[in-house]
Amino acid sequence: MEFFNELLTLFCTAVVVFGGGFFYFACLFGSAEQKGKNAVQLSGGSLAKEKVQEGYEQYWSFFRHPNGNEIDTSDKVPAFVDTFYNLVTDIYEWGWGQSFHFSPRISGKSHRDATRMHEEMAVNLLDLKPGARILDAGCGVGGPMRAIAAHSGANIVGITINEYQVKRARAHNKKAGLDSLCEVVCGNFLQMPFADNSFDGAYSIEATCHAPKLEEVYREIYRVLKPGSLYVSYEWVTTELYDSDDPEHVEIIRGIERGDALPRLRSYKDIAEIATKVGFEVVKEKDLAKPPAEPWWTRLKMGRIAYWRNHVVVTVLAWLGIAPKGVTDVHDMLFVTADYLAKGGDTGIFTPMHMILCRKPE
Ligand SMILES: C=C(CC[C@@H](C)[C@H]1CC[C@H]2C3=CC[C@H]4[C@H](C)[C@@H](O)CC[C@]4(C)[C@H]3CC[C@]12C)C(C)C
Ligand SMILES: C[S@@+](CC[C@H](N)C(=O)[O-])C[C@H]1O[C@@H](n2cnc3c(N)ncnc32)[C@H](O)[C@@H]1O
Repeated sequence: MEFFNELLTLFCTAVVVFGGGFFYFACLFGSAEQKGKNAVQLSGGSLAKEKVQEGYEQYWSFFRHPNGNEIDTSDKVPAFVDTFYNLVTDIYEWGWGQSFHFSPRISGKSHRDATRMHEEMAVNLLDLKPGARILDAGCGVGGPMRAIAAHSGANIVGITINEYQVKRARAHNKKAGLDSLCEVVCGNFLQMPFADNSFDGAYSIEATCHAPKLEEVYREIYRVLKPGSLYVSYEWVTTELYDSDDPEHVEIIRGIERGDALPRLRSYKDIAEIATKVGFEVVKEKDLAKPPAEPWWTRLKMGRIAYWRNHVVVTVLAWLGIAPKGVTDVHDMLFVTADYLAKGGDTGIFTPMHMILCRKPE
């Protein structure tokens, strides 16, 4: 009898400890105020709960091409990117924050501060005046937009292909009290619903890598900019260390493309050439990941234990029917992608922050 009582006490303690721990990680861990989401709120973006698994399979079907990663026609890319962001937006917000990009680590600063400084650097290059009208091409849920509007007092108009991100960005803008400075439009940055010569400046942060042809998005940005104004972009590219004859390099780059909805990663050499081709003057070009900058991929590597914990949380929530079924597959895909990205950083063959600053001539 005594043994039975002890067993029962042990069982109840285990339930309380594990259940309480799980509740903490699923519902409370990480301030939702800062990050935007808790695990129990994970959804499939604009996809209905029961369509998430199908959306995930559809995402992979884009890669089923005889040449591996190549998507057969570039007009399929915006739909493929939209599906991807329906699947990942909540997981990104939950596990990373409201800014969907990397930044070099800064000793003594939090990830949040380093992110903000990386965003402010872009806008300092544009030399913005309060009241200027600025385009954010590929704005995500608006983390950079809010930081830049608060820092400069400029009016930011963001565009994203994903309807769910528009909803999230508008809600965050309102909550931050920045909705009078920040506007969000759902649309394709390859064909923007904006008049010619209507912006005083533009930026894109880790977004134009999704364009099947970079000249198409650069040409559109060039069209909407006023003559004399500046455009800055942080591009995802392969570096001078990438060797296309090295199977390990190729595997890393293909892994990054597969897990990040990229039609094909470009070489750093292509960026200035394409900007010039559409009419821009190249003012400055620099890989912001190069030393003395500290590694941008440290957070990904250090986060591994947290990603295992997230994997358990997501699996249990999907099993309980709280999170949509396909969310576990999406999370597993991101888990693998994090490794490829870290390898891209370690080998130095890839950078997500090849910065180019261009001017539309007077
Ligand atoms: C610019 C793009 C996105 C860059 C990054 C914001 C994201 C790239 C890989 C993402 C992640 C990988 C691992 C996830 C982890 C398994 C999960 O538990 C929590 C979220 C991750 C850390 C997630 C967060 C965002 C990324 C770092 C691309 C798409 C052009
Ligand atoms: C990695 S996120 C970066 C978001 C934001 N710049 C940030 O740093 O938080 C890429 C963004 O580009 C957008 N995007 C990709 N292709 C697009 C297209 N064809 N038209 C409009 N937006 C697009 C995605 O919807 C997403 O918002």
